[in-house]
Amino acid sequence: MKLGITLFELFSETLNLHSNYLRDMELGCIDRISCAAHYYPACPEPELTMETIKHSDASFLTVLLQDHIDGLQIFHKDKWVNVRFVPETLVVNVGDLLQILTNDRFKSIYHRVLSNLIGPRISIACFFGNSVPLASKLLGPIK
Ligand SMILES: O=C(O)CCC(=O)C(=O)O
Ligand SMILES: [Fe+2]
Repeated sequence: MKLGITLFELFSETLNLHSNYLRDMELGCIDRISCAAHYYPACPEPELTMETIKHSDASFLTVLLQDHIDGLQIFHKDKWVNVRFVPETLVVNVGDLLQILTNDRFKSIYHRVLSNLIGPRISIACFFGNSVPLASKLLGPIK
């Protein structure tokens, strides 16, 4: 949660807004967190297997802890690019809601996970904000 607060402060400042701006919008960026723990078993024939479905995250931000087994890819400039494991780091993804709020200044990128011969691969995704409490709110770009 502390990391999320810091990230939202940094994103606000990057937008030339007060550091508490995103937090104070009361959209649930900080206090509505959900986590998904993923377990991808080793696959004896990855070339015959489909990857996870390509998607963008429906959150404001996603913080991802991945292990040393490669597999995560982002779609960048019409190509799939590997997100290599770097020890003691976290991957931060912009989600759809932050893209909407920032009028596409920050992009919610498509990503997927490939099957691997070696494994298992384990990752933990922490989603900041979700769309449920927003159902009754109209969300649009910050003025
Ligand atoms: O396992 C990963 O590296 C990515 C998981 C993911 O994209 C998600 O949970 O939305
Ligand atoms: Fe994702």
